Amino acid sequence: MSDHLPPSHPSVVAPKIGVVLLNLGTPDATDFWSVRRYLKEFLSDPRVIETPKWLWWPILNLVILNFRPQKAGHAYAQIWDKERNESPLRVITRGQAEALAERMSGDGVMVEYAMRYGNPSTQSVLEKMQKAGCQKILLVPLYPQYSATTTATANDKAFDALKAMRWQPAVRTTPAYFEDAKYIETLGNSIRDGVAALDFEPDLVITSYHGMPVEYLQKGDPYHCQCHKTTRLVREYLGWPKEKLMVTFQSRFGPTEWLQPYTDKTLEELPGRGIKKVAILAPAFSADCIETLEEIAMGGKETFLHAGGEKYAYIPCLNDSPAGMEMIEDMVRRELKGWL
Ligand SMILES: C=CC1=C(C)c2cc3[nH]c(cc4nc(cc5[nH]c(cc1n2)c(C)c5CCC(=O)O)C(CCC(=O)O)=C4C)c(C)c3C=C
Ligand SMILES: [Fe+2]
Ligand SMILES: [Fe+2]
Repeated sequence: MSDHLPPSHPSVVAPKIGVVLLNLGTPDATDFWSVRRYLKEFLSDPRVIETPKWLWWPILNLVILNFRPQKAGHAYAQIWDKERNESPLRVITRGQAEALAERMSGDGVMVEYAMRYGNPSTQSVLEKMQKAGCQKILLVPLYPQYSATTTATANDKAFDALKAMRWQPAVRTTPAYFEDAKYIETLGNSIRDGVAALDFEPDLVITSYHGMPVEYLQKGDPYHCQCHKTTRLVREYLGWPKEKLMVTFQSRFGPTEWLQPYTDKTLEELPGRGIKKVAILAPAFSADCIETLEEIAMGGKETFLHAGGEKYAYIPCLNDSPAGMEMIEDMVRRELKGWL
């Protein structure tokens, strides 16, 4: 330390640039209390549930949190990564952060991942980065299509953490990448290669997006339009006819109307319309998770075959595949321009 500094002066760290991959979050274990803790944090977020607090509090605490953790815990147990004893969402998101760190190792950038709900918490990760000397931080919500229920709340959580910092880093957020040429190309290639690897020719390929209440669309959330645009651009990239690639919405929650057509109802109806062979993928998810592995790959297959379907295949998310990581690296480098 130089001689003009008082003895009590805090240590000075060399300035760095940080990149944080933000994802939704997942329980730490599949038992009732671990799943309950996660669901309580998730479903108490007013960006996700817009029902007034006085009405929602008793529904959540007296009904949902008494029953849903057991059902969801059972579903998580079916897809759990037993080798690492972790949820696939966390294993894959960490894999993405490690792969990006490796790709950017020559640039002196610190790469971490954080969750909106659960661990590692956004606050703990931002504090760690600030202490490590990150004076400039890029937040990367890993949601291709923007929604207040995902992108906005991930950023909110980060800004909440920054609020408490005396020495606050400069911060940028990456925009949604639903129409980014590299994303469309990467998604299109994964569909083309996924279909080519099947032992059947699908009559239809379904792009199944996570749903949301219709009311959120009516209030101005652009998610619905961005999902449709992603599918249209991918179809154009592949040069496929309109009938070959369909949009549906999955993971309905609660009694209100959600975006339609619903994935499960569609899978029930298709065989009756002569569509007996389908491939399905979930482009709103950057990493496979309970909603893709348990609901779509497993549950969707059961629904479709039970309704008279003959062949069903799930095409995985881009995850930490080399092509998926190249796309994320491209986006991060573009958004770091002027800093790197
Ligand atoms: C209650 C409303 C919900 C809205 C709106 C919503 C939007 C939304 N979610 C994702 C991505 C993910 N959701 C995941 C799980 C999950 N989602 C909800 C509810 C809403 N999501 C619940 C209750 C759950 C928990 C599981 C369950 O009990 O069914 C996950 C996976 C987490 C994991 O641990 O694997 C992701 C990812 C998007 C993109 C989205 C956008 C509209
Ligand atoms: Fe969700
Ligand atoms: Fe729309």
